[in-house]
Amino acid sequence: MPKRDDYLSWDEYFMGVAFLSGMRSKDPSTQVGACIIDKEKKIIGMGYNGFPLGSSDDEMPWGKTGDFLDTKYPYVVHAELNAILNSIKSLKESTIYVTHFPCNECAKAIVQSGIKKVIYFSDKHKNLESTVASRTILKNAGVEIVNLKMEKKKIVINFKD
Ligand SMILES: Nc1ccn([C@H]2C[C@H](O)[C@@H](COP(=O)(O)O)O2)c(=O)n1
Ligand SMILES: [Zn+2]
Repeated sequence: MPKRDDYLSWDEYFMGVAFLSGMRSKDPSTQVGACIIDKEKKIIGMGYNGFPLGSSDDEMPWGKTGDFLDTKYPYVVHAELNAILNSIKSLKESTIYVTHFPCNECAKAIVQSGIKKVIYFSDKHKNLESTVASRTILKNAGVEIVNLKMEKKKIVINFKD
């Protein structure tokens, strides 16, 4: 019998893991996930956007407008930073799969941690100045940037059978 031919490619697999991780996010507007792999294609870090330890998902604000201190922005830890902080070994020469293009703050952490390749899916925030700065930071450090185009339109997980 021949092998299956509809199995996930490595890119689909790791981006799928990043999306699955993002599904843990409590952010009602934007769920971001990240998955870091080493050169041997082993997962060494995962994360999603959420409040820091000790800050309650139910008590802290998830809003986007109004007084800065009453929005999520000063408090939320981005998916990429969480994946870096959750990593189980050195990130030198590693690759990060991320559902959304990293912001400038995450770009700094990506560069400083030794990640050499960023594979992203969505450029939702591409017009933000922080995204423009992020591209500069990553390019200056020689980090490869790839916009992943998924051939599969969806990945289905069926818990029924
Ligand atoms: N690369 C990114 C970009 C954004 N985030 C997080 C930060 C917020 O929780 C949310 C963005 O909120 P929006 O302004 O779209 O309502 O996504 C991230 O973790 N990583
Ligand atoms: Zn960020």
